[in-house]
Amino acid sequence: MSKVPPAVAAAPDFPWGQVQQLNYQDANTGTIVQACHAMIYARTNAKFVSQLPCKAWVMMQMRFDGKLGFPGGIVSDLAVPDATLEEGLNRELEEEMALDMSRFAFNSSHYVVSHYCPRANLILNFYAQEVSEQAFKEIELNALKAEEYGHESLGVIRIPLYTLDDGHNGFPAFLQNQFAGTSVLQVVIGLVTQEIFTLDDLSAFSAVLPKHHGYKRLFEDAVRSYKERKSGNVAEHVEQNDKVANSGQSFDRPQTVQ
Ligand SMILES: O=c1[nH]cnc2c1ncn2[C@H]1C[C@H](O)[C@@H](COP(=O)(O)OP(=O)(O)O)O1
Repeated sequence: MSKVPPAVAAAPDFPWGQVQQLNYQDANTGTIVQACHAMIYARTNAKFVSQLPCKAWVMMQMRFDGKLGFPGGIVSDLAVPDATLEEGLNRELEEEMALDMSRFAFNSSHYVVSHYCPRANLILNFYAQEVSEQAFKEIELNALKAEEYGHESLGVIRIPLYTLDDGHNGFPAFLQNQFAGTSVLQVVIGLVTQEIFTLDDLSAFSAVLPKHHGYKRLFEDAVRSYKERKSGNVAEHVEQNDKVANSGQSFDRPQTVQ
């Protein structure tokens, strides 16, 4: 007798243990399918409900699949084989958010980190750009006019970067949503590398961050290599990058990665 499937399937665990960090060059020249996602943020002195400091407004979006993620998408476009990662990212941001490219185009100076996910045969590249408070509000409003609004993107959101008196509502509750791909890792990498949160600030949320050891290592490596790159003291991660760059992976469509 065949088993009746459950009406609601639980989300499979994200394979944090398999994910590897790549450097920009290897991510940019490989033959593996690439996705780029971007964190747009504004530092602010505004307070939530005139009381709680929020440090910054940070934009994410509700995706078509019910998960939270940063705007962006798959950028390895066989029709435009020589396009850079940033050209691909900008095209995605125009479609998803109607982002004004004359003012907010991303370039390599906004690059933060890349991760390779073997289960999906996909490289996930992450960028961050600071804008003014005024520009942030304009970008939010303009996103409603985007071609993909109501399709790929169901609307932009701000991350609640404060904790209410009960110690749970606010950022801790936000972290318990479901996130696409590596985006929950990118949230914390983005907050720390852009100096919105310190490591001490972040440690307050350890109970609600993913527990997998691979996740913690990826976070620490990303912050370290970002700081080394910004200070001009670039460490080589040759062994790890060569393994992926020479792995002969092909341009097959990636599998969906939860
Ligand atoms: O914000 C994100 N950060 C990291 N990985 C992400 C994020 N959003 C999605 N993903 C993963 C999961 C998906 O399998 C791939 C492709 O992303 P998506 O935005 O859905 O791309 P397309 O719309 O299909 O171009 O990346």
